[in-house]
Amino acid sequence: MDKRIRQRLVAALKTDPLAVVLLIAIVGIILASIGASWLSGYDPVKVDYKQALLPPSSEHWLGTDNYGRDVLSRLMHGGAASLGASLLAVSLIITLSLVIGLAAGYFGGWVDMALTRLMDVLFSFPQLVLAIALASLMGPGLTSLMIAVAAVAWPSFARIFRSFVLSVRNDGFVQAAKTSGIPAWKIIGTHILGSITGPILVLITLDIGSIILSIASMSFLGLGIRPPQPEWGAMLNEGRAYIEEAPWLFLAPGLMIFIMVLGTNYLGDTLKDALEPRTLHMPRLFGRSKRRNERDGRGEREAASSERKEVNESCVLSIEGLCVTAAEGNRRNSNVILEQIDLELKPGECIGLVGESGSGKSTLAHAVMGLLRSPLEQNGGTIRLSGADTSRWGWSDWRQARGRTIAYITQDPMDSLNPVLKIGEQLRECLTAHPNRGAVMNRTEAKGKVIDMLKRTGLPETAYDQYPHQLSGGMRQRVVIAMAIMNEPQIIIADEPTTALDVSTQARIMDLLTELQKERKAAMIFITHDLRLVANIADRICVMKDGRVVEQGNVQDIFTRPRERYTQQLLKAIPPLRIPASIRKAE
Ligand SMILES: Nc1ncnc2c1ncn2[C@@H]1O[C@H](COP(=O)(O)OP(=O)(O)OP(=O)(O)O)[C@@H](O)[C@H]1O
Repeated sequence: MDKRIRQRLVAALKTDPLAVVLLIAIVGIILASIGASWLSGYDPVKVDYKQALLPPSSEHWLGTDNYGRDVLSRLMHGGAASLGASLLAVSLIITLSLVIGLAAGYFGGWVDMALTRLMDVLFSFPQLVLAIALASLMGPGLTSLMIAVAAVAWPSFARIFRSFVLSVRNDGFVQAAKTSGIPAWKIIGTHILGSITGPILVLITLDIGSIILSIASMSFLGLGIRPPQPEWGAMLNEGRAYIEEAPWLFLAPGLMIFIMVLGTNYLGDTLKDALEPRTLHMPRLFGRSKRRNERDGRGEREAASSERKEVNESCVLSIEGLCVTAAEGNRRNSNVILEQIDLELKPGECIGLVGESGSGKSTLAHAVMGLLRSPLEQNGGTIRLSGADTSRWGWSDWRQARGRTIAYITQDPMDSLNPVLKIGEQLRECLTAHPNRGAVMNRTEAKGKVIDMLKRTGLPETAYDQYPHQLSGGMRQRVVIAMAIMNEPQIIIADEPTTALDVSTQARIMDLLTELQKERKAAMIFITHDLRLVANIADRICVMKDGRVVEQGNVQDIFTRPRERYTQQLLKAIPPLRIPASIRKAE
């Protein structure tokens, strides 16, 4: 298991005593079931009528049943049968559903259609009734019980696995593996399975409880293990007749089933949170304890808004001494990603942020957007947006600022566009996300504004009703630009917005960006590797290397009198437009 996930799990367990209690209880029950033969001290099937229906005592901790058999011993041996059968049934279900779900999701076409139709047919029967019918056909016994439960439970798992595969099968890494000629079974087994292991694990943990319950229910109905062998569901059924004079017969197996089902569900939830921590969706409030943030978030938001008016009105963005680290294991052992960054951006100004790959340009953009995610965290310095210190901001402050105060244009437009929503809907959503500008509009007005914006960004009106995949790369990037400027933000961060485009589209997009930026007087941080591009668009240039700003100044100074050796090297690396001699001769 990944070290960070393990750490999150341990951290979650430390703050959740119920999870610890349930974990201990489950481990205890499993160990007692495995070691039943050595630990129980009584034969679970040996009849002794003289000892019948004895209440719990020091000799028989959980009393005896109507045949004089020790209930604790039967419970432990029954646990081995119940849990063993559940585990085997789960293994069978997972294997079957993985094979079918992966095949349907990966191959698509008729394979997908045939398999999903089969699942639909099985879904059309009530699961328990179908399992009972199958188990009755096969005759009583744990094996037939397991097969029956697995036979009806696999479609719901297969359907989920299929959707996991669909969500990654067109991702770049899968396409890259395909184009490298890697066989399908290997792509499925390593690339696809590897990327969905986490959700599969969570699903198994969450559902093992319902499988235990199904096995117990069917045993309760007499379809499971043959008497006198013990099993929790069967014991529950046997105890039913003595519910008044010997309630322990009923309570003991009932409690075991309850603990196992509750425990696996609860721990499944804990695992889910460790794999997909909620903090992923929350901005990190730097330098403050979570409790304190919750306690006085509101007051500070008010203070922040009043402060917004006081601090450095001339800059829409000011960064002072920003440090970002990537924590590895513990806080002492962390990588410095950004170190002592100072940067100021005035209204309407455009800064070109350049530097080699890995110098920290995108990390700086993410920090400014409040989008740093674990393991990256801000470890010092301040970021002020329109004068307000963002380290004090809560979730709703960020939500209001993003899109309205500051907008982000990504390198790959498909990262920003939802493939299943039409362009018009996505643009309208941006508009209505900020109530005082959009929500008061009715649908027709909003549509009119979106269409205006489409035209403004050089897109045809028809794009309103199209999906992202129906547009070209350049058109999609225009949509992303339209989304970014929809609410007239004060700052636009464009992170290599033209890298994926051909030269002529690149030029058109650059013209559009410059025009819109000037027209709306928005400030811009333009991130790129292309120094020629910044020469045309930027007022100032900021050169980054190894997480530090090594030089910044106005475009003319940087291009004509670069101070730092690194900047000089960058400028020397700009390839001149040389026409090869052979072509010149031909002319
Ligand atoms: N989630 C992360 N965990 C650990 N290190 C990270 C993480 N994200 C980025 N880094 C590290 O931070 C450094 C800066 O990365 P960043 O993506 O900001 O560079 P960049 O200048 O934008 O590069 P490029 O121009 O190639 O996009 C790199 O060394 C990278 O390995």
